[in-house]
Amino acid sequence: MRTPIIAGNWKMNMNPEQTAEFVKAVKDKLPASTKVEAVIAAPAVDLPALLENAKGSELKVAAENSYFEDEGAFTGETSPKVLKEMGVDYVIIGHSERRDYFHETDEDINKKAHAIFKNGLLPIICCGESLETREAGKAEEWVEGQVTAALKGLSAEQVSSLVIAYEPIWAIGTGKTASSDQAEEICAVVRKTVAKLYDQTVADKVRIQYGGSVKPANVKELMAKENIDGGLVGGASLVPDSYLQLVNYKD
Ligand SMILES: O=C[C@H](O)COP(=O)(O)O
Repeated sequence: MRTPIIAGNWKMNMNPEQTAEFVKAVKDKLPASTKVEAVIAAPAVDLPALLENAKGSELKVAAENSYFEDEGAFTGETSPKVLKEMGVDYVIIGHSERRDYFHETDEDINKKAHAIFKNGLLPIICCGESLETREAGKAEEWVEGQVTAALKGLSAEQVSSLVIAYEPIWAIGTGKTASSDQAEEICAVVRKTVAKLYDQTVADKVRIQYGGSVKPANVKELMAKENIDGGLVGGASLVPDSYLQLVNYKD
């Protein structure tokens, strides 16, 4: 019932020319979006090239971040209203890199989620624990806290349509993938948290991605887990061939 969603998160890589080349290489080889939703999240400077080249294809487009106001004196920020006008579908919020390097708080992330919905976009909300938190046996509690804070004040309908990405910080860009059992364990905690805050019907609808060194070699095993509905992929999404293997993991 839940359509799988594989999203590449390019982070601060790629320029508009590389973006255009990438999309040209993948656009005719993507799965139908009813089978697997294929998404690319690109830096704001690449979004026009991404949108232009993805036109008429199955590719969905995400921004890597947006602000919680639509307009005003917020130098350097990206308006969710303008992202919607441009044709963007999703916005990633709360990535651990934004939380760690740019000091984004749970409150900021919640405000961004509200602004994203207000503008008719969908958020991909990231959560995940550090190695220290995991080793202290507090991963579940940590993730439950992040999810609870991020969803504050959102309606059941809104939560049913969004995506939550569980990304253990210790597995990001390190080559260390959480085992499929470890990933499943916390993705199940995410779903249980949604059930506790809303109800089981909402929890059954929300799509949960795993992120952290996902690659063609491990995508099938991860996607076979009951509570994993997709992947948020960094490094392995930068090369067309590898991206295509990920989104076509069902073939
Ligand atoms: O958003 C993506 C994640 O941070 C994972 O990155 P990675 O696949 O390079 O480990």
